[in-house]
Amino acid sequence: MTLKKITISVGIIRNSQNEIFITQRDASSHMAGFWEFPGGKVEADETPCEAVVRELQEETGIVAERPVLIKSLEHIFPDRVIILHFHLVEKWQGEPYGKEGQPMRWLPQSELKPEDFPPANESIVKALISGEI
Ligand SMILES: Nc1nc2c([nH]c(=O)n2[C@@H]2O[C@H](COP(=O)(O)OP(=O)(O)OP(=O)(O)O)[C@@H](O)[C@H]2O)c(=O)[nH]1
Ligand SMILES: [Mg+2]
Repeated sequence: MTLKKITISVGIIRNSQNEIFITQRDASSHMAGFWEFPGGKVEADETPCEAVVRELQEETGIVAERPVLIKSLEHIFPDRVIILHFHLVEKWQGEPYGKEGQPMRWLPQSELKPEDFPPANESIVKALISGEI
């Protein structure tokens, strides 16, 4: 069986107090109830950077300025393979909110918990907690 392969681009929105903006996945979605970095699927005609700018506008209302690609990884779920591109976003216009009605919060990066996120996020969340990023 060939697993479905999806490319995803997400934004780690960090403010000047080292807080990270996270949102909660909808009850009906893949990885329901987990917290995530806002983002989504890269369309065929987009670069990962263009995709994260579009997704952040759709999901959080901000216009991200110069997202920086900090890590890309592949994760195999039982039903799909995803390629995740993580971008650090430290400059933007507007104020992020749960534009699609999703629960949201700002959390100091040292207080993030790997178990609150999908398993593919473990290494990046640990790097944020330790201050490596
Ligand atoms: N947005 C986001 N998705 C993540 C993260 N970690 C992770 O494993 N994923 C997975 O990556 C995929 C992202 O899909 P998505 O539902 O956000 O895609 P999307 O915004 O384009 O949604 P749509 O196609 O339903 O409109 C899901 O399978 C999700 O479980 C993360 O930190 N943020
Ligand atoms: Mg999404």
